[in-house]
Amino acid sequence: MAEYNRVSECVGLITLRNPPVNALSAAVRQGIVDTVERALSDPNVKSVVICGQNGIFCGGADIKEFGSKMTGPPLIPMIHAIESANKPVVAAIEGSALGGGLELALGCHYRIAHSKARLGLPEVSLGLLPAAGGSQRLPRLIGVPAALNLITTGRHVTAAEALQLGIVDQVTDHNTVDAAVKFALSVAGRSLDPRRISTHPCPQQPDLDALFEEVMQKVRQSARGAIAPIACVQAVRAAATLPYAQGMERERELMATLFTSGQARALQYCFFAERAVGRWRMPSGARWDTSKPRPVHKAAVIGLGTMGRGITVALAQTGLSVIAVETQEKQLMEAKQAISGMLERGAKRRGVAPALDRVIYSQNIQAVADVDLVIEAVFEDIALKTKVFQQLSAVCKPGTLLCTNTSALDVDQLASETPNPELVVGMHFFAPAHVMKLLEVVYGPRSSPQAVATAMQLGKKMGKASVAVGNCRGFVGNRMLKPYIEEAFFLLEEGATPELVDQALEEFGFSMGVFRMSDLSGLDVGWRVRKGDGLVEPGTASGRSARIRQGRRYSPLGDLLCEEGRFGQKTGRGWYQYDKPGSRVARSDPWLHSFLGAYRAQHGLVARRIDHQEVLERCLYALINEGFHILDDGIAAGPEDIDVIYVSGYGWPRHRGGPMFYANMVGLAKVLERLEHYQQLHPEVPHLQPSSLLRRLVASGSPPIHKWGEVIKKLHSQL
Ligand SMILES: CCCCCC/C=C/CC(=O)SCCNC(=O)CCNC(=O)[C@H](O)C(C)(C)COP(=O)(O)OP(=O)(O)OC[C@H]1O[C@@H](n2cnc3c(N)ncnc32)[C@H](O)[C@@H]1OP(=O)(O)O
Repeated sequence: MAEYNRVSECVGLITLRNPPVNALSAAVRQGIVDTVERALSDPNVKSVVICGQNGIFCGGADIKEFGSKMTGPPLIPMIHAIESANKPVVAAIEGSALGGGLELALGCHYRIAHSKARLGLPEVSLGLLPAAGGSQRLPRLIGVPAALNLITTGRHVTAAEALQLGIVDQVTDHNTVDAAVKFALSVAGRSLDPRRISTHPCPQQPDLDALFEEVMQKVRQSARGAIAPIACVQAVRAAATLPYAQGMERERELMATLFTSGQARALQYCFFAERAVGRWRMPSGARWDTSKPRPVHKAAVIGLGTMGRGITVALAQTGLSVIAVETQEKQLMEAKQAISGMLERGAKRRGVAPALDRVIYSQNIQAVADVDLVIEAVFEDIALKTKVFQQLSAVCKPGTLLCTNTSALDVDQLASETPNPELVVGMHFFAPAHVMKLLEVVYGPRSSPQAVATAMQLGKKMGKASVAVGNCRGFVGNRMLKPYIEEAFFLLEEGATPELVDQALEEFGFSMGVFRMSDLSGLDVGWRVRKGDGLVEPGTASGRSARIRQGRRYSPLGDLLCEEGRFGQKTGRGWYQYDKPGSRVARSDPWLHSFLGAYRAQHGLVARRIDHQEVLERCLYALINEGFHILDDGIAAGPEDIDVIYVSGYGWPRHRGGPMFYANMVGLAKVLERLEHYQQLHPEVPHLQPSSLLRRLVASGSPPIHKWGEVIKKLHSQL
């Protein structure tokens, strides 16, 4: 797990070997302890180089070990032994030096990095802090403000930035190990005292208290209830104010609290869930590892509204040539201007040249004849989309993948309108498509595994969290959103305000409560869908019967607001009021409160006091319950798929792991009991009826989330 060689006669070369990222497992740590001892006791060795195999230094502690009892030598004394060594130790950093990997490098006396290497202390994103001395050494090396930035955000820096900050001593474009060996030879015999970072004082910083206060305030605001970023600030404060040994003790105390927290478990679950969704599988048995994607070099986007523009930008930024088609000249010109602006701004942010010439604009669908993949993003109208798909089938070269960006229509119906339904999949992007991380890849019963593999691979290339899901109304994300929104409407009828509901959800950790989110995305979107479903009835009918539609409880509140022209931010009025149309700062609206009062009076509803707990239970458990239905129906392959969708596309707080993980943490029996409780109170609300999968899981003793698959499989085999 750590190999030892003597090179250039007097340099001990230690190579970490633990594919794929040389994580510091118990065996690797033991290997480091043994090989360092060997190098230090060999009189022929004058200096030591530590590197990692396969072009990666070290991805940090082995996260898989966190769930079980720690064995093997601990990291802190191991790093301390390196720092105390009487021979220079040089870290040769290729690929990544992250977390414990960078902490190991900070224990070395010198660091040489390849120009393409990336370094960072991302522990905060796993609900932890750099507790192998990283929170104490980094501020001593690069100063408090820079260390705070790196440790509280967990961001990775390039080798160039690491050099500028003083994290590394040299950057090379050539063989890093060779450069490190040469360097190690050149420093052999020099005094190592100035190179032992733990012995340095923290660089002086004027008005330390004010700095920490300001940073703590910012961090609390952006943490949305996450505890690790706050502990990170406290640990760096210890580095700035205490001697090293006491700082280390504080680091240990803070880490002990984080390490066993539910948040750390949730964040580590997210890390593995994001990787697990790449190993997709379909009910047909097709899988990621047996389905070969087709190469995609040239793509087309049909329809250049908001979604089409974002998708065009995302594709061009990935390096693809894109044909962007819009039939109306005026719209095409406007889209060209908007897309160019987005590309220019994106390029400026990333410090690269804008990919303007990768996009060709056309009014003619014939222009897409030779592309490998098309993404249709025209208006959500089945007749229009069907026409586009028929045109595409006639125009495109054989084998072109036809994707629809629909968020609501039936992908399988569209596929059936084409001669090659196996080439059709949904690619459901989220607005703005060049920014939002989530992509649902929607397969129908006839989509070929190759089509799914191609869309998934393209999504990955675009940097998206791509999740393969089955075809159903709303797919996964929007299907689960429906009961969540409906419960929020019902709560308003029963006495809550948009402010109360949003506050409860935002304190839970959502980036935006349901009503602020609805104002942002536009109330007319849902109105149009409800109209299409025949749910919207104009008029002033009152009483309970007016709120039962299609046999179930219905709240017309959203429809009534739309009838008033209150579409949200874009009209300056919605569930809140705004200074002007397009403004983003939501203010409480007395009109809305009187409207709710009048509505309740008209319908004979008596407002009651609703607390945050009821808001959370009704909105979140209704959403989670739909998640169980989705698993039961085989629309999502596993709970990780649902959780990645909610964390990366719907503002679900990452430190709560996603809705299904959250249900697992709360306890499935408790979720079931609360759903049964609310269902008894609201028998006319089907989405509060607990799913049979939830009941089965509870009956099976509420197995941990990674074992749900066994119960789901049993259920399917009995159907
Ligand atoms: C009470 C005191 C206890 C003290 C404990 C000491 C604590 C130390 C703190 C830490 O070091 S925490 C870990 C910090 N490190 C990270 O957060 C890095 C995580 N990894 C990455 O960011 C990326 O994997 C990468 C290293 C940049 C490589 O990215 P790439 O896209 O090339 O590959 P991936 O698909 O992400 O990963 C490949 C494969 O490797 C698994 N993996 C990655 N990192 C780790 C790790 N640190 N431990 C265990 N496994 C890791 C990953 O899950 C993938 O596995 P798969 O099975 O192929 O999906």
